[in-house]
Amino acid sequence: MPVQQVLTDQRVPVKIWTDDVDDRSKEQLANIAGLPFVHHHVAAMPDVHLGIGATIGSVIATHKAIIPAAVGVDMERWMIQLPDRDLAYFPEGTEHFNDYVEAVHWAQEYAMANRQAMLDLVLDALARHLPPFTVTTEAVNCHHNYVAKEHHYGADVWVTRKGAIRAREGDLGIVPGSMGARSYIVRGKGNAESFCSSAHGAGRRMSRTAAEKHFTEADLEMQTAGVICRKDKGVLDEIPGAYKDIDQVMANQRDLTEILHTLKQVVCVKG
Ligand SMILES: Nc1nc2c(ncn2[C@@H]2O[C@H](COP(=O)(O)O)[C@@H](O)[C@H]2O)c(=O)[nH]1
Ligand SMILES: [Mn+2]
Repeated sequence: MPVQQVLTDQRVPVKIWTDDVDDRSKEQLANIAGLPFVHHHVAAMPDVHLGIGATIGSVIATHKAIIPAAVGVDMERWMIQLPDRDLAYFPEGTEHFNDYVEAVHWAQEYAMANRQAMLDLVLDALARHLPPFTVTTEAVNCHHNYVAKEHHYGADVWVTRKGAIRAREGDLGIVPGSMGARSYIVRGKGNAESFCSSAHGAGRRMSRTAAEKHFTEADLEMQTAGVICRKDKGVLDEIPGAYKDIDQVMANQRDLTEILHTLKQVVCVKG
């Protein structure tokens, strides 16, 4: 489905791929769209929900600046009044900008090495219990909180995907549902209006604290029936009912990704 709502009362528009977004998240998106260095528009994915400073499920392209969202540095230095101190940003060419970019890339490589190690362990475990199988070199690798230099709408810009994944034409991605719902392996369609992006999951409909108050262990038992997983109070904050409907999210982003595989988990491991 194409963009369902556009907020137009800021410097650049906010294009939203769902009609299911609360007022506080809209306010947060509008704050971002008002910043002087935001490029063209802000894209909000179908799993959009409130975050710290920047909204989860948002894609923000910026000229010569990056918003690390939770850095909270002292912006008076730049004589800029921010609508939210968690929108503090590093202007390109300043002391810590390059350090920040280098650190982000280091963290991404570290995360990649971790995923590779986990994948190797899982494959070893599967090989011990399943009939012989072959492993191909194809693996899905997708970060959902990161910044990268990309070209969009005629400019080289920094693109921050906060709870969003890259979905250029042909990019493979994973869009997980919850402990109880389905998950999807997708292929990007390279939709320019989304800055070639996609939702990173179902997205929360309620905060962790609200979920803990709202649901009981009996609800968890019921909502994860058929899945081997923890059913205790310690994982109530991730109960399926705390998330949006993943199938609706997938329907809302038909123009962003193509579904290659639909997965229904049988085991869910949470630390
Ligand atoms: N398949 C599963 N998906 C899950 C589970 N818990 C959460 N989720 C989904 O992932 C996204 C991203 O999670 P986040 O912790 O990075 O926000 C979230 O929006 C859910 O849709 C799970 O146990 N299994
Ligand atoms: Mn995460």
